[in-house]
Amino acid sequence: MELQVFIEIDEMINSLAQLIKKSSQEAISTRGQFNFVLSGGSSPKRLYELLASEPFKNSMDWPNIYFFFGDERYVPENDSQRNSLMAKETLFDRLNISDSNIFMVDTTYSPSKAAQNYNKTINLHFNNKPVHFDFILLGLGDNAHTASLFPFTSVLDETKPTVKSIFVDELDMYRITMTAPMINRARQIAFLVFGKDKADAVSHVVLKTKYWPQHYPAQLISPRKGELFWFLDIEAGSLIRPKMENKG
Ligand SMILES: O=C(O)[C@H](O)[C@@H](O)[C@H](O)[C@H](O)COP(=O)(O)O
Repeated sequence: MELQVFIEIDEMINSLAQLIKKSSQEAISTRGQFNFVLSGGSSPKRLYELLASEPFKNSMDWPNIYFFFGDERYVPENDSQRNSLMAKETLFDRLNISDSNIFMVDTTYSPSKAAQNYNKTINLHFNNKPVHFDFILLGLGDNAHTASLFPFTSVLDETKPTVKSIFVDELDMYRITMTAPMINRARQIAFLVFGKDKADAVSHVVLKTKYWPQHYPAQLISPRKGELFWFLDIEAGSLIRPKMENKG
């Protein structure tokens, strides 16, 4: 696990964008494509805007980069809550990404059918071979959820690498989410977390002083063979820095 705490959020975002660029170059040169899973929520907005501007806009091999979503809200495609709409406005439209490079969740079906279909779409993209995304970007909720793996929900018990629908009581809505086993097959996973409201969740997930994934679902994120990165600002990292420094 590589954990970095940044004083300036812009420096953190730029560092993460550089990592994504480097990872995309390696993936494309060795496997011909970069399969990139985007996070939802508000945290990644500035990262997407940076990737869609110089120096990244004209220095990345966008036609060989394929975009997926780690989770999606079960709302219509043009709903302002959609993770795909935020990515469209801040990234895809600005880079003229082809629709054939973007894999969105089709929520015109029932929640369970939408999840099944998305899983089929992913497996088809990987020619029905084991799914190994190159890079998965994740956020973290202040209750330590990630993607739509929310505390005390049945999706946390899923042992298969797949996509599931889940009704989230606290949000009174369905979500479609990749399971932890699917996320953990990725070559690289990066959490992007900032703000003091996340500090407690970060400490529970990073330090795991009390391993209780039902309560702190992001504790389930542990790449099988890949690398795990944490990009934190000084506020989100405030409860772990002293302990990490003591660990040396
Ligand atoms: O669909 C979503 O909302 C996300 O996938 C979710 O897991 C998000 O990353 C966290 O809730 C953090 O959200 P913020 O970045 O808005 O704090």
